[in-house]
Amino acid sequence: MTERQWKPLAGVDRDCFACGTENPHGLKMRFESNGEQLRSFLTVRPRFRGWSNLVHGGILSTMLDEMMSWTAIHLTERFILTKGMNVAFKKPVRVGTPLSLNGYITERLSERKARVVAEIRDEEGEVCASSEGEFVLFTMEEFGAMGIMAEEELETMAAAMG
Ligand SMILES: CCCCCCCCCCCCCC(=O)SCCNC(=O)CCNC(=O)[C@H](O)C(C)(C)COP(=O)(O)OP(=O)(O)OC[C@H]1O[C@@H](n2cnc3c(N)ncnc32)[C@H](O)[C@@H]1OP(=O)(O)O
Repeated sequence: MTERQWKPLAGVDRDCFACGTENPHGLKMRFESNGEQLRSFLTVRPRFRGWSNLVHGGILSTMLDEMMSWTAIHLTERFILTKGMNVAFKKPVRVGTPLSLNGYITERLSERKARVVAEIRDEEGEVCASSEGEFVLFTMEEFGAMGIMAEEELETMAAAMG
């Protein structure tokens, strides 16, 4: 069986703390999709440390939330909000070391909701942190009605989904 091809996804929100291409203070995460899962590769800079040389747990949680969010957006082609997430920190993660993340949908709970998992692995492929989150899914019209983003932004984002 041939492995599905990984394709880079466009970063459309320039100022997002996690994925913004222009945010000088952010993580600048990038994503790829093979249509079934998403993945991301990242080396966390020392500025995001907490205890000594360890990546701060809040930063790891942000990375997991972002991984799950992009997964939900691209695999359902809907706008999303994180309703809740649980995180397990399994192994310390050091700043300056290459990490890989992956995300996938475990359950489409309803037309409106999906359960998503994300994992952070070290260079040896061991899972250092993982999360499970519940995501509420919205159409562009519903998301627009919530006043979260401007009309032009909504359309740019909708065009980049899938
Ligand atoms: C494309 C390119 C990618 C770009 C990536 C860009 C960056 C992305 C970055 C992402 C960054 C990271 C992401 C973040 O960090 S997102 C930021 C963190 N999360 C939040 O701020 C969420 C705050 N919470 C809420 O707004 C509510 O609690 C939500 C909406 C989550 C649930 O609400 P509620 O507690 O009420 O839920 P329920 O379980 O009782 O469900 C009730 C029902 O109502 C439906 N419902 C609820 N509200 C609305 C609504 N306004 N219009 C239409 N329908 C609505 C709902 O679907 C359900 O439908 P049904 O099940 O009955 O059918």
